[in-house]
Amino acid sequence: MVRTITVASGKGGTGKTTITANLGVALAQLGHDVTIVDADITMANLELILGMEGLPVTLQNVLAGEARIDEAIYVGPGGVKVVPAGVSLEGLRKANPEKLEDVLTQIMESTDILLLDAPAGLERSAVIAIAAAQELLLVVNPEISSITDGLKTKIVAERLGTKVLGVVVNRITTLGIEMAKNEIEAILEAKVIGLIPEDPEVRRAAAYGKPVVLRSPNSPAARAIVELANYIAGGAKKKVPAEVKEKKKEGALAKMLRIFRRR
Ligand SMILES: Nc1ncnc2c1ncn2[C@@H]1O[C@H](COP(=O)(O)OP(=O)(O)OP(=O)(O)O)[C@@H](O)[C@H]1O
Repeated sequence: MVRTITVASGKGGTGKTTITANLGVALAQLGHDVTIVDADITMANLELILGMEGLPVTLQNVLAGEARIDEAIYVGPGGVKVVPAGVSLEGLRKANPEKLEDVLTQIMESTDILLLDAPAGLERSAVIAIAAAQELLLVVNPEISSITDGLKTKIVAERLGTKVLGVVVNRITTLGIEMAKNEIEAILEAKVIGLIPEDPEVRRAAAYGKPVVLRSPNSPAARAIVELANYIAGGAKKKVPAEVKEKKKEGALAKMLRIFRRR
């Protein structure tokens, strides 16, 4: 069964795109077939974090009816599949965000996990991205304004029938002035499933256009994101043992023989 998860935040700059990109790579490294869709067609930062800028066909073209979705899917770092948003203002004008749900339905035919990087806030395109997924991953920073904004996003998601998978608290410092996990859970009435520290390696990796989980896998932020990926996916993808595959083949053959014999 395909999982669709929108990564959203209340306000901009929480690290939502950084988390989406690295989570996608970490899940792909665990053997899952993951597609990240950058639904933030006004900002399009995902491609920069993954070092995939300047690709010829993007989500903008697909939403404008100028290209098919399969033309806008690229294989990125660590084997993660990526649909970049596109950066042209002309493309942005022509794109119809209402088409997003149809586009996602098509991608779901060929992936296990679909991660959607939603625009920050609650404008129409953000709400469309939240409504389009089954699950919501809410990214906040450990400060009250970020959490109250995140609460609005969570309430909208619940009204739209999108299940809250959990909260990721990003950019935690050791200054001791931040909100604690239990306080955040009490305000948001949701489980915190990821605690990502402030880590200079994140910015460094972004500057090199390489995901931190690949560039500095031992850095604190990378380790925390891999832990989050394991939590979300329940570990590495289980390989179907060869005998089971063989049995399945026999089953199909037996079925065909039965049909032919009936004739
Ligand atoms: N854990 C972290 N440690 C250090 N820097 C971080 C961390 N997470 C994100 N950043 C930095 O914060 C900045 C904002 O991150 P990012 O672009 O992912 O935010 P965003 O929420 O997607 O923003 P927007 O929604 O406005 O596009 C980037 O410079 C990124 O490198």
